[in-house]
Amino acid sequence: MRTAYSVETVRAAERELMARAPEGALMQRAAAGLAAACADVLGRVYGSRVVLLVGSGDNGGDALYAGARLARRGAGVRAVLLAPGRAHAGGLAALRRAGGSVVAAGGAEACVEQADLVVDGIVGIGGKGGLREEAVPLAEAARRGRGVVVAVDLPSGVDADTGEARGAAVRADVTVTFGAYKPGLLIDPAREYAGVVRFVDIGLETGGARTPEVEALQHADVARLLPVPAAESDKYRRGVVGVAAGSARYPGAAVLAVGGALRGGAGAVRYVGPAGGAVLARHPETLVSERGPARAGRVQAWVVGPGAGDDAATVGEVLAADVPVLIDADGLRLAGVEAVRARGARGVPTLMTPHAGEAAALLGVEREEVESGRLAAVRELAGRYGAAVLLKGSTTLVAQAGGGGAVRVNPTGTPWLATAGSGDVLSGLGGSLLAAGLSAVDAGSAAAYLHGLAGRFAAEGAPVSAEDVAARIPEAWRSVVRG
Ligand SMILES: NC(=O)C1=CN([C@@H]2O[C@H](COP(=O)(O)OP(=O)(O)OC[C@H]3O[C@@H](n4cnc5c(N)ncnc54)[C@H](O)[C@@H]3O)[C@@H](O)[C@H]2O)[C@@H](O)CC1
Ligand SMILES: Nc1ncnc2c1ncn2[C@@H]1O[C@H](COP(=O)(O)OP(=O)(O)O)[C@@H](O)[C@H]1O
Ligand SMILES: [K+]
Repeated sequence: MRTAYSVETVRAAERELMARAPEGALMQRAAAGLAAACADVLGRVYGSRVVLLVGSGDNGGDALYAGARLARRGAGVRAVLLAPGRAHAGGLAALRRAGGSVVAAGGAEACVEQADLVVDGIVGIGGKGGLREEAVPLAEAARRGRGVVVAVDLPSGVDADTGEARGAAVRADVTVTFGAYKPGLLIDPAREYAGVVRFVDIGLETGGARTPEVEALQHADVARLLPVPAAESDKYRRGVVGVAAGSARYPGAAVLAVGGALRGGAGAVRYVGPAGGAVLARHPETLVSERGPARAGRVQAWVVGPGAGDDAATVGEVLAADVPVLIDADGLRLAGVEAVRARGARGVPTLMTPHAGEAAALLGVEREEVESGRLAAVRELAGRYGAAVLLKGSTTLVAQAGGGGAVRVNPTGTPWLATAGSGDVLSGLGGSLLAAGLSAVDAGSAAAYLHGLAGRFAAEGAPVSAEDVAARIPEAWRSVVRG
């Protein structure tokens, strides 16, 4: 599991460590890791041109000490001080001793443009809001320039805790982060500014009683969650997933949701709705019922909503069932808050899977607000509905019912998944994992993980259809369980 901690938690861990470590040791560890990463990026340190963008805090101090290390190895290192009177004194002295210099006012932008390496030490976890005015032209010069941009701890201007990028921010090729991942390094839009993230261990202890803000499953975590049939299993013991989806207008959504469900570990898929003919033509193994969800026969979980149009009665019947339910697409609009909350109160899990537009409609805000503040949006929805929520998109997030605790962020996936119907495949897959006995958060995050991998396998740099994604789920599953 990869975990990311809030600034408050990182600060608390730092205080604890600083009380035990010798004065300045943490910054030296950070600077050593940063300098090593810069040397890797440069390939040849000797003779390279390095520019440090230095703010007024310890983030700038890290940059200065790392710059001193590079200067000792023969790099030409120059520092641009954004707040000349307040730059880290020890770091600046070290840089000067090593032969580095400060860029005179006026020449900074040209210097940044011509550098082989630009180190962004403007601001770290102490940052508030986007870049300040005086730093914006430097960030732009770094972007225009030919050099590689390495951000110290996090790209300056992004929000470490939320992944928001409300103002101007530095676009890094590499971010070297210290002690713990910060949520902003894993969640878009900030994640995009970070480039490749390298972790430097400075001895912080973030485990134990400290709850991560965000966590990302890795292959081994997903492998532990996925159901494996035992020798004694039969199709009913493996779980039956019911899919109530599709309409005369959108039969394809039913076909795709069933396609996802068939590959998700349940022993059987029961389909209810007006698209039975289309479903059977494509997936003859489906158990198709002519009756509504309440009389369709036993299932261990339901998927409701993809392509469902305005069929509120079906959604209502499914929500009344005392088995886990995954609500997607039209179902989200048709499911009342009270009906969903009542399920939580009965102790029956619900997983809602909106994309940003659907989440915005449920929250009564603009889509852009959800996309720019994904973590807050997913927590808010999970709180309002008392249900687990999986917010789809460029970084899919899964919050547990109520919205508290660690939010899961999905590390797999590809923008090629933004294709019509791929969400229907995800809902079927997630429902199947619910039927197989996973909790709502585990089912959602394992489904997103497999779906993202399947999308990557299917795409390999070319457009894909939702059916292609469904067809590659078994390969994704195998790759996860084989490690
Ligand atoms: N505390 C520790 O033990 C360690 C801290 N380290 C470094 O220290 C950093 C945190 O240092 P600080 O707490 O001094 O904070 P920062 O260096 O992140 O920033 C604080 C300074 O930046 C200014 N500032 C705030 N928002 C700004 C904005 N949007 N644009 C421009 N300037 C802005 C503030 O006025 C303040 O002077 C970490 O990110 C990390 O790089 C590392 O050296 C590892 C050890
Ligand atoms: N930019 C993106 N990067 C990665 N994945 C994306 C991106 N945009 C969408 N996706 C994924 O593609 C799928 C699309 O689902 P959805 O929006 O419900 O489409 P549909 O309703 O057409 O099936 C989701 O799994 C979502 O997470
Ligand atoms: K920075």
